[in-house]
Amino acid sequence: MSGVIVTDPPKADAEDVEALAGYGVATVGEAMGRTGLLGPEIRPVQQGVRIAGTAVTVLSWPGDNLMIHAAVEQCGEGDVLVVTTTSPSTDGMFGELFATALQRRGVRGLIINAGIRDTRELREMGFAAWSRAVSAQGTVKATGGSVNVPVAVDGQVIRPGDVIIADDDGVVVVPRERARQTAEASEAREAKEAGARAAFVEGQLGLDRYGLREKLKQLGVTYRSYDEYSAGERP
Ligand SMILES: O=C([O-])CC(=O)C(=O)O
Ligand SMILES: [Mg+2]
Repeated sequence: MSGVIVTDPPKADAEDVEALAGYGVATVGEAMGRTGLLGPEIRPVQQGVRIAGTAVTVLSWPGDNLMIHAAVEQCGEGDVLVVTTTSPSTDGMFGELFATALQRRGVRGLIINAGIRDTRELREMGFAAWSRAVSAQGTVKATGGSVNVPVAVDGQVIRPGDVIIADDDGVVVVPRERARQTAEASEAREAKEAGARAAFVEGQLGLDRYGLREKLKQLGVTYRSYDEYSAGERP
């Protein structure tokens, strides 16, 4: 397989990335109209960590990590490495040696749509990673591929320079042109949730806060006492 290594792609503004870093994946996904989320099979190796950074993308042959080596050179401060394969793979393409090289370059973490290994070491060294699988199965360095081209993971297109946010809930991608507006929408979403939280602490119900009693009525959902229901008075 031939390929291309694209150097110096445009990236989201660092200021916008920092603004997005203040919000969790669920908030950002909601702020984007429930788009941009990678699937739930991509899980964090660690717990309690959130990262935000700009994507450096890798399209690799399955079972082959040659292009990850090529990508390390393209990575710098504030980046997140995003790796996917041309067909599904769970092989352990990435481990603590790669993480050591990336940490040295200021990379914030890894998203890999394949397998990862050395997970204990990754946690110990504080390198944040999300993967589809954990597997000790090693890989070769034999086949071409591409770095910094658009890739698709779980139906989401990720372009180099897009913003990746990842936490315990999963991973979301924000197109670089939408970074600022998404940060603003995330702030509005958090303010709305803060209002709801304060009301719930006071005992208000979602049914009343969101006008859902009317909704239930419209849907034909009725109330019955236990006795009525047991006696067979079913709607
Ligand atoms: O070397 C590899 O092929 C992957 C790995 O385990 C590491 O990066 O430590
Ligand atoms: Mg290793």
